[in-house]
Amino acid sequence: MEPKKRNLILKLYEVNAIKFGTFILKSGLESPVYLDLRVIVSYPEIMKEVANIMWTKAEENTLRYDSVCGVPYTALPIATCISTDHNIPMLIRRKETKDYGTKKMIEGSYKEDDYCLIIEDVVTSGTSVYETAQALNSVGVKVRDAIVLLDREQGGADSLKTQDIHLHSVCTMTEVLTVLEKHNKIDKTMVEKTKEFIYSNRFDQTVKKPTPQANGDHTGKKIIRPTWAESAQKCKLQITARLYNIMHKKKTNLAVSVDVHSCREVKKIIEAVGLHVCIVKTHIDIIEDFVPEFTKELQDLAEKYNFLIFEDRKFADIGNTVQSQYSRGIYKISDWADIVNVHPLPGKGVISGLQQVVKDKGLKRGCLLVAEMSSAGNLITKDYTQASLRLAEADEHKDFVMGFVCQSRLTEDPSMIHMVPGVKLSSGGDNLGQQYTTPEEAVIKRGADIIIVGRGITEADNLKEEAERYQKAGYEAYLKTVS
Ligand SMILES: O=c1ccn([C@@H]2O[C@H](COP(=O)(O)O)[C@@H](O)[C@H]2O)c(=O)[nH]1
Repeated sequence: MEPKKRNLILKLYEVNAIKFGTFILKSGLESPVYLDLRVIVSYPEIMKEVANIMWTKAEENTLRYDSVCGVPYTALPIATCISTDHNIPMLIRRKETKDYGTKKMIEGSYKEDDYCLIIEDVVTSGTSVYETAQALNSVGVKVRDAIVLLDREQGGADSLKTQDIHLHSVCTMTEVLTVLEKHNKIDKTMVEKTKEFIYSNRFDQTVKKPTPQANGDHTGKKIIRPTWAESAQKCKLQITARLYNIMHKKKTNLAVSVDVHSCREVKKIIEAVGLHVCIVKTHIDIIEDFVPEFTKELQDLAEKYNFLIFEDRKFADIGNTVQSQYSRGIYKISDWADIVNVHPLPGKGVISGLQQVVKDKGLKRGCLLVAEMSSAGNLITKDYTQASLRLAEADEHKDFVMGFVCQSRLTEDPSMIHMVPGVKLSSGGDNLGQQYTTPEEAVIKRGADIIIVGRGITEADNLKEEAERYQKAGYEAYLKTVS
């Protein structure tokens, strides 16, 4: 190994940018290694060396680009050094759009079809690099290459390759371990433990692609999904197959959210939109004149119009408590709701608790995990979303978990339905942080199987006509994803 690289690894270790021990990652996983390249801002000499070695990597590979862009935030100063040292224009990606002024995702000057080189400090799954590439692509700037200081070898490079982004890494985790062991900074046991952790926590293909797009990714490559009829055959859960069959039969991927406050209003909406939806989503606890008999009326309407009932209860407590919340009290949700959802925050107990109720009562029910939210400033991180995906895919939950409430596609497994809320024909938001996307964008860009529409329909003058408009928009978008 080149002395420059070896010395840099040792220096990063000395300043605690690479640490060994027991660390709880954001995802909840316990890791023997922790990389925190943020500290290098306090060591200008190391910062310079990092920028230089990354720049050399780009030179060696004769990469061609018009600008550089650091993945926010740790790689921003590295990109700045490269930009000023070598006189290369820089672009900045905003992680959150401003709600005033120009609302630009990318700051700086660029021309359509410019090429930008992405600079990143550490790559794990490749998600951050990909998201930066997407933001650049959205303003017409192309991305072919990314330079990373340290590849954790957990699948990021392969994942990015599937998106036609070539990852050039200065060093790998294996090289880091070799150097540190050779210089007696860590012992063989730690090397083995770290390798084992890295190996057993590789992101598979589905996790690696953070937001594959339904009918075309950022390179224009088309992803074709199975039709609803095909998915009904392929999926594992009976409730999921039932849903796909309803969607296929009624030609709709529309779920209506009946967020109104009286039984009469709920029924009025359902009578108007029932033919056009595959799901009616309730918040049963906001109905002021609720009586237990109302749930029977809901079920009768579900049968009359052939839709499933989704109670958006978002259980989020320990297993023992959610069992009671699901099956007891005045609502007795398990008796009438085909689908419920949970915040996976408490861990697998929240799912197992509900699943136990379903098993004991011999019911055919489905559960969605809230893996992402539509509200501005929500605290869900990418790691949380990926941990939710892993929970959903766990063997022990395969008889109950049917997918996600989310904002992007998490897997191509047809057994996992993606329901996207925050959908309106005119995008924008409300004054309490709700953020809307259009049906077309939800299905095509975000990979929604189901679009969830609330006020877009319930506040319309003509409920039926509006539901028809959403049904048509959702269905036409779906057709583009299957051909
Ligand atoms: O991230 C989330 C999760 C759930 N919702 C629910 O969807 C509807 C949206 O209503 P709109 O009137 O279309 O805004 C509502 O019941 C939310 O509780 C969500 O919006 N975002």
